[in-house]
Amino acid sequence: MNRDDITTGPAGDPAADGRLVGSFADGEDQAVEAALRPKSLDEFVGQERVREQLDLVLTAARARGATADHVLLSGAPGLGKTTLSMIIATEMQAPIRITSGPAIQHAGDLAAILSSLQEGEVLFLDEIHRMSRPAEEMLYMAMEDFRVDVIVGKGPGATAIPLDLPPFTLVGATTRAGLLPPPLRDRFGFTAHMEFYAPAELERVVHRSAQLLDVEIDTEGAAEIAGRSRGTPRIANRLLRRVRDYAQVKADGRITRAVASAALRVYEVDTRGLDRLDRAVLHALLKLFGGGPVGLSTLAVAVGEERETVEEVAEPFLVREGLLARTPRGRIATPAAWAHLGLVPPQQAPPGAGGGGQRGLFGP
Ligand SMILES: Nc1ncnc2c1ncn2[C@@H]1O[C@H](COP(=O)(O)OP(=O)(O)OP(=O)(O)O)[C@@H](O)[C@H]1O
Repeated sequence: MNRDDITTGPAGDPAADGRLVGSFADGEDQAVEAALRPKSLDEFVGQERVREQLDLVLTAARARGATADHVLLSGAPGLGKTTLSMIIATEMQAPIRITSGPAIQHAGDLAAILSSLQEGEVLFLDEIHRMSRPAEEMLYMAMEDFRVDVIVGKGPGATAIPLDLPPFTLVGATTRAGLLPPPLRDRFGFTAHMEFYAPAELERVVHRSAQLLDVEIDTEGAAEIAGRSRGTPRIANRLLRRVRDYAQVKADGRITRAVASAALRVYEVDTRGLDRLDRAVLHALLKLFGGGPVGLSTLAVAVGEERETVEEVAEPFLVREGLLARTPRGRIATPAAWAHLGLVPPQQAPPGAGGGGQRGLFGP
C-alpha cells in the first residue's frame, strides 16, 4: 500500500484535540488502527445497507472484469470510511493509494498522483470537499474520461497536453457531502451515507477488537464501553484501550462492567459518553443561565473555552443526543439535559430549591 498522506482532522480544527472521545484519529489511534481494521465486508460490523449495496457493486464489477465505479462515502469521522476504502481495494484485489483533499492544493499535485496510478488501483481521497478548485476541475475529467489535461507553461503561451490515465476507482470520503459541488457528486456511481452505530453494533466492534488485542472482556463490560462510545467505532476502540490499561493496573486484566465503569470514571467519560468539556457546557447552560436561551459567546466565556471549541467540539454531540438545542435566540437545554446532570429545571423546583443540584461546575 502506498500512503501519500494521512490527516487527523482539518488543520487547525478544534476537533483534532486529542480528547478521549474526540472523533478524529490521534497518533496512537493511527498506530493501532491498522491492526484493528476489518479486512473484508464480512468482517465489517453494521452499516448493513451500505455493505449490501457495496457488495453488489463490487461483485458485479468483478464479474464483468471491470474496474469498480467511483464511490463516495459520507459520514462523521471514525465511522469506517477509510476502512471501507481499503476493503474495496482488497475485494477488487487492487492496490490502494491514500491521500486527502488538503494535501492536493494544486492541479499538478493531483496530476502527479493520477498519472502514477496502476490499472484498477483504488485512489482514496479523504476530505475530498477540501480540495482546491483547480484540482477539483481536473478530477471531473479524470473520473469521467480517465484523462487529464496537463497545462505546460504560463499565460498566453500555456498549452494543454492531454494525458490518458488507466481506469481507476476513486473512493472519495467527506464529512460534509453537502459541501461537494453537484458536478463532482454526480460523477460518483455509488454514494453511501454512513450512520452512527447502534450500541449493539459497537458491542460487536468492542468484542472483535478485544479479541485482536488479546484482552479478556465479558458481555457487560463490552456493553458498558459501547454505550459510552458516541456511536463511533474509533471511540469504542480508544475507550477499550484505556479500559484495558485500567484492568491491567487496577484489576486482574479482565474487563467487566465494574472495571469498565470505574476506568471510564477515571477518564471522566460518563454513562452517555459525555466528557468533561461536554458536561461543563451543559452545567454552565443549566446552572448559570437557567437552561438558556444564551448566546454562544457568553456560553464559551462561562466555560473558559473558545467559541469554536464549544460550537464545533462539544455542541454537535450534545445536539445529537437531544441535550442542547441551537435556536435563533441562543442555546437552550432540553429536559433531557436537566435529567442527565441530575438537576431540576427552575419552574419545577419546589420553592427555595434554587434549581440546582449540589455539584460543582465540572462535577460528574
Ligand atoms: N464497521 C466497523 N467494524 C469494525 N471496526 C470498525 C468499523 N468501522 C470502523 N472501525 C474501526 O474504527 C477505526 C476508525 O475507522 P476509519 O479510520 O475507517 O474511520 P474514518 O471514517 O475513515 O475516519 P476519518 O474520517 O477520521 O478518516 C478503525 O480502527 C476501524 O478498525
